[in-house]
Amino acid sequence: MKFPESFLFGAASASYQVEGAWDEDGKGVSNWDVFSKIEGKTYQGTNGDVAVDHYHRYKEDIALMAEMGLDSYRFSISWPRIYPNGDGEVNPKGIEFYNNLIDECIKHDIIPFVTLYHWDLPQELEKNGGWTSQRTLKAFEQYADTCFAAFGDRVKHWITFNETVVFVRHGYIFGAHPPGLINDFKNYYQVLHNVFLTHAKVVLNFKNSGYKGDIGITHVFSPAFPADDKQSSKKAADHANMFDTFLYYDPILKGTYPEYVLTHLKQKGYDFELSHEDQEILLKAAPLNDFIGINYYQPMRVIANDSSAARELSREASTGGAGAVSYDGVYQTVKVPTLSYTKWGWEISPEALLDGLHLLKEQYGNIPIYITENGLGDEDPIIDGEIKDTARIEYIEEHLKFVKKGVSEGLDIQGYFAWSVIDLLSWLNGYKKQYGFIYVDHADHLNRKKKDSFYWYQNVIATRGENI
Ligand SMILES: C[C@@]1(C(=O)O)OC[C@H]2O[C@@H](O)[C@H](O)[C@@H](O)[C@H]2O1
Repeated sequence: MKFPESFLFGAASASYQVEGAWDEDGKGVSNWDVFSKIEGKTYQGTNGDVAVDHYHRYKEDIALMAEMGLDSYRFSISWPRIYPNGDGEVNPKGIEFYNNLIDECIKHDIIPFVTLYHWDLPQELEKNGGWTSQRTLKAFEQYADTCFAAFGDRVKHWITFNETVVFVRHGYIFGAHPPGLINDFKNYYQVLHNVFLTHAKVVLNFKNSGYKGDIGITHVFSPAFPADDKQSSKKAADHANMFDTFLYYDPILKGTYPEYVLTHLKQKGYDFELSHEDQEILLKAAPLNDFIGINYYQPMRVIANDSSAARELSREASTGGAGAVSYDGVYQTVKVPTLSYTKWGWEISPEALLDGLHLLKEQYGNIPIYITENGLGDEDPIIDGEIKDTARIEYIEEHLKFVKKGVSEGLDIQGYFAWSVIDLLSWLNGYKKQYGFIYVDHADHLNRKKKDSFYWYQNVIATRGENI
């Protein structure tokens, strides 16, 4: 069986991680331009000043994507390229760059799939309260509408926010992302609501303005399962699903927050302002989402955190490996000896993706889904000058098998975007953690080289996954 003709085989990137040109052509300073230069915040002090120079080499990169046969390229727009100060004057050179990038995709029959926010906030807004500030929320609505108006004639797929849980939890609880706050639980939950409310307003504007195309949001998807058959572990998994999945998906797809969460927050004094007007906006926007984007890397295997151990707060501890205490201290993830893991301690479990997708269907109905990220972070072996990333081929093949099974079981999965199209900067892991089909030689002028997985994915696309 082949994947449906309409199914999109894609691959993804993000502006700060690929573009470089951090201060060129009128681009404003982003929060990551500043944060990445704070001592100790990133691995070996790596940053996106140059990244892999996609800003200057996008034509070469898109030609390689076309050679691979990609149906679609998911990339993000750097907000400070469009609005150097977050709001105020538009930077025409920023509009020009993304017009050129989009036109290059169209020239090669590659569908542009655009993320508006993949974590690079204009520093002017970050230093004035970031996502806690009404100025930022209003500025994002303006920025989104500017992008719809400028690019909406060619871009028909829009993602508002990438992985809200990552930029908010790392920014306000772990201190591993800007603004680098630690255990600011009150603002953590308020900012979550601010982002979801802003998403809802942008969806309503998109639809009411008559822009063509579809719009959604991309969330992390890490379904939690009890690590053993103890009742306490089952309870811990239910709690994890409430605070790591339903807290994110409910306000988007139902327009309401899980009562279990609201009750907990009230007890803790972390309840956020949720006006009647806000509630109305969430409810109105919910049915207008055209899809949900899902970034799946691993499930969580959890037990109760009865040792009341505190979470280790460090960059390495924030890179997502199993075996950590949860941000709220209620549960902890465990590594199960019989399961397999990546070099960064991420469980490799394609079957849990499918199990989790059925969980979502039970909660939200058969919603249109794009797998907007899935991939293997690895240190790829180079043998006789060739990048032999066999492990990545196996990883993606196994996950595509379960995506295909899901499609055959009637799940409305409309596409799969591998993370990442090209080796790029990992926020906290520098360049050592590779995800791409295309290798970038940092020892040789960032020259590109096709990996084994490039040719493998090329064949998968050409045969519409018939042999998966
Ligand atoms: C933490 C990490 C990683 O570096 O492995 O997870 C996988 C992938 O998720 C994406 O949303 C991030 O933009 C990208 O940088 C990657 O980030």
